[in-house]
Amino acid sequence: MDKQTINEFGIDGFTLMEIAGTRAADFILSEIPNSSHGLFFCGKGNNGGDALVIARLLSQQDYDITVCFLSRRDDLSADAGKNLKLLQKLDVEIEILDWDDFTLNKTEYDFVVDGMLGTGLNSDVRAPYSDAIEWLNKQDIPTFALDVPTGLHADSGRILGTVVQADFTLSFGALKTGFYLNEGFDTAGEVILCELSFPNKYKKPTAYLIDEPWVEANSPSTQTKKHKYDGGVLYIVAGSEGLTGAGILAAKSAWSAGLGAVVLITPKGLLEIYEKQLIQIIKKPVGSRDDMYFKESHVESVLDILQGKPGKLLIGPGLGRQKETIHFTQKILQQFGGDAVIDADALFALSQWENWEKPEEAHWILTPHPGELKGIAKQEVNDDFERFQIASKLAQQEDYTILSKGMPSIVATTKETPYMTGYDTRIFSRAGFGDVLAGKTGAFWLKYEASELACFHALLDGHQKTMESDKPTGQLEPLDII
Ligand SMILES: NC(=O)C1=CN([C@@H]2O[C@H](COP(=O)(O)OP(=O)(O)OC[C@H]3O[C@@H](n4cnc5c(N)ncnc54)[C@H](O)[C@@H]3O)[C@@H](O)[C@H]2O)[C@@H](O)CC1
Ligand SMILES: Nc1ncnc2c1ncn2[C@@H]1O[C@H](COP(=O)(O)OP(=O)(O)O)[C@@H](O)[C@H]1O
Ligand SMILES: [K+]
Repeated sequence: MDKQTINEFGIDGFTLMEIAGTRAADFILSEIPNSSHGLFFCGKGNNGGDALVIARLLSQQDYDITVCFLSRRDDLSADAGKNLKLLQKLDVEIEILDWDDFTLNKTEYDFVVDGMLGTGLNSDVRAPYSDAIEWLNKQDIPTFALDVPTGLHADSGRILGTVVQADFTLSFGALKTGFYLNEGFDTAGEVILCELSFPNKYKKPTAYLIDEPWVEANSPSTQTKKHKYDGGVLYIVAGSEGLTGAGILAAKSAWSAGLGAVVLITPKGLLEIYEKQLIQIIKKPVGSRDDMYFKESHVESVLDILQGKPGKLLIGPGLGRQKETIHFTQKILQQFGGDAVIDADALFALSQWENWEKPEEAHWILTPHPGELKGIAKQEVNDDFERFQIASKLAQQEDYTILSKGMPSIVATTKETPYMTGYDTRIFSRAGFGDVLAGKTGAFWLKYEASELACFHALLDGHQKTMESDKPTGQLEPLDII
């Protein structure tokens, strides 16, 4: 975007730097009172240039300014060099130091601006930048990182050697995927977008954040039903002895999303448990009273039930990993040509199946956690950036939707640009939350029709309920967000 705006469109880099610095200065002015003393760490590239613009603007508003260079001052990028000259032309006193002098200087500062390295970072942070980061992270004063915290890789969220722990990251022109992947979430602090004048035609996002107002605005309105079956039925194939909780949570969760009819298909041996726990849910038993898990002999009866009313299938929560259940699941997935949410043990069954293929007419939403993604992708998933890339590639290649659970949770579709959550999802990483999410995904798929909208609504539903809850996050239970 930078390059195209500068070279093709014709707004030069110096102008963009002035805009970036002005927007960032406005934000800092709103956070830090006048007469405060700010320390500006500057690298030799354009990130340092941004910091010099801010130093100049704040110096005109009654702030004390100290600028500290981490590299030789005669080696700055062209635009940073120009901004150093402007700073020196002012009629206020600005302290300008190099790192070696700085270490001898014991002044106290009220805030720090990190203009050391931005998107130009391409290897582990070297000294003296790394020394400055170590010093900075020990200071208990507000830290404003420009564009990205120095040391954080803007795309992957990986830390290259060491990283600035920022209170605020003032991101220029666009948010970076690295703020939400891997260590990014815990290092960037509060992220503020400072818009630059990039024309929209140059914007080619690598991801979208799952944004509540956008999702609401882009969801069709859902009409009230005349009959319980009008909205379609969610058939749930779940549960086995010892794992009936998963079936219960998924069914309750789907029901509470407002569906007219949820049908839980179960091995007959478990029926009694569900009768006691699930009052509103229709139960359809298959097999005999001794059956505590699904077997190949249940395939025909289950397919018959699925042919009953128009609807969608959720398969997987708590099925268990018995050989017979795996074969049962594989057969169902092979023969059921409708829409299916595939979760938990059904994903395991898929991963145990050489060269499986989705029936062409079927639409699938897969909801793997990182371990399950590795199983279905048949490759290592070493971190969240790889997870992001693998989920995107797989969804496009195989023509299905993937809700890749984790921090962040990622929704990848056959479209080029995937979506991701921008909030802390770690509170959901306790047993049961996945079952709730799967139930909601199935229910919202019936309600909103588009698979990605189903995933967004399911994720946001849980997020909203945790935000509204009075319970401390550590004590939240799956039932609280049903
Ligand atoms: N070009 C543009 O349109 C704009 C760029 N902006 C700023 O420019 C930044 C990118 O500027 P640059 O491309 O000059 O890059 P940076 O300022 O991020 O840093 C590049 C310099 O750092 C050195 N470096 C790279 N890795 C290092 C490491 N591991 N240890 C020590 N030094 C290392 C490089 O040798 C290079 O000289 C953005 O992040 C943003 O802050 C803004 O001014 C807005 C406009
Ligand atoms: N509302 C939500 N927003 C984002 N991610 C969520 C949400 N609900 C659940 N998750 C994801 O689902 C994961 C739980 O699923 P999983 O590990 O399969 O657990 P389970 O044992 O319940 O099957 C969480 O760690 C989180 O990544
Ligand atoms: K920075």
